[in-house]
Amino acid sequence: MIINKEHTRSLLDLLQKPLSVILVNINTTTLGILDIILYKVQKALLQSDVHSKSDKSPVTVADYGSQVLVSFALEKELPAMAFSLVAEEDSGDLRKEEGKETLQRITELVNDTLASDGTYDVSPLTEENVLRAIDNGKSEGGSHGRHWVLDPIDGTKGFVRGDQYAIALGLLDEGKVVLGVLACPNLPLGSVNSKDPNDKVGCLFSAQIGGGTYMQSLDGSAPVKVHVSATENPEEASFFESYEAAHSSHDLSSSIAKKLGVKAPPVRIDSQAKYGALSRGDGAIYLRFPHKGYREKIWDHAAGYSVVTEAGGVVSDAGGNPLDFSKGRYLDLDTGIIVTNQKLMPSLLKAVKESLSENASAL
Ligand SMILES: Nc1ncnc2c1ncn2[C@@H]1O[C@H](COP(=O)(O)OS(=O)(=O)O)[C@@H](OP(=O)(O)O)[C@H]1O
Ligand SMILES: [Mg+2]
Ligand SMILES: [Mg+2]
Ligand SMILES: [Mg+2]
Repeated sequence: MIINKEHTRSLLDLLQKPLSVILVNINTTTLGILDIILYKVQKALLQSDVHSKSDKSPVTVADYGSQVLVSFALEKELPAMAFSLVAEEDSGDLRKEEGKETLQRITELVNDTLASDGTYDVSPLTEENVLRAIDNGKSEGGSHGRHWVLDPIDGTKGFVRGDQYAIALGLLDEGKVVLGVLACPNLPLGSVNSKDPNDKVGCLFSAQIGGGTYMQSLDGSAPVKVHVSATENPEEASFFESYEAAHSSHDLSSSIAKKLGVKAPPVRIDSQAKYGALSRGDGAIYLRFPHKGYREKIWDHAAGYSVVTEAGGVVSDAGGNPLDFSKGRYLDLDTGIIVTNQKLMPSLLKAVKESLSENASAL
């Protein structure tokens, strides 16, 4: 993405400024830089760039690099102001002896990206700067004040596979999501269902509370307002779910879809790109049922939640309760997350309730 210098004015007095100003700057500077680093890294990802975290999930130099750049950009854009960032990655493994090489590689990547982008005229970051930028993301969030919420790469498995992933940044204000920006570098601009390999890819979704949701191409087209599907007929409604069966029970979603009368097969894609695609009506339902014991993190949903609700969608847990982002780094949920439009939600909730009582062992 080419960064337009005119758009890079600083976010002075952020807290006094309307959210729309924050949104413009975060879109064009912060996520713009990221598009460059992630595109390059995904194309040239080495086996040695992918590591396993203590929960066995993958993390790559790009996840860390992305978190460093967003953290760095927020710090630059919010001068003289302590900002709170709740982000997925931490520096623990990079501070160990065996993390040394990875830290070097991240530092190189970040410095190359900052230099080639040119938005910030700074001397190269040291390894210590990089570790500190990652650790800025340690905030616990909560119900008071403002907290940025970042998933530097959501859908890391998709990223490594060469499929869908997203960079997801949200803003909480007094426990409510007020802003969401979702960059999906591999999502076709037309439709997720597009089979044409020549279709342009790279979508940026952005939403602010009360202001609707907009989509633009990652190379800078004018934003267009998007809406969720208005269908009232479940037979016409296709649904999204995780690509990875380990992340969401495909058996349960298939039983729910059958009960509802959904005819189309599931659309399985990684990451919050599902929320983005739903916000422009590519499908009408998103079903997510993690296996027992899994706790959802706020960075896996904050930006997507904002994008889809501002486009007219409704998000709830399986019991019909709204999501509560005010409880810290985790979401407290009654089994799973479901998303659809206002009209379909009552019948979807009914089908979910019935399927859960019939297939309790599916989770
Ligand atoms: N066991 C388990 N159950 C449920 N969810 C899990 C699980 N493990 C991981 N995750 C989280 O899923 C995030 C990826 O999003 P999706 O599940 O929507 O995508 S996909 O499974 O890759 O298709 C993924 O986000 P990233 O780690 O940012 O990629 C994880 O936070
Ligand atoms: Mg992860
Ligand atoms: Mg994630
Ligand atoms: Mg992630």
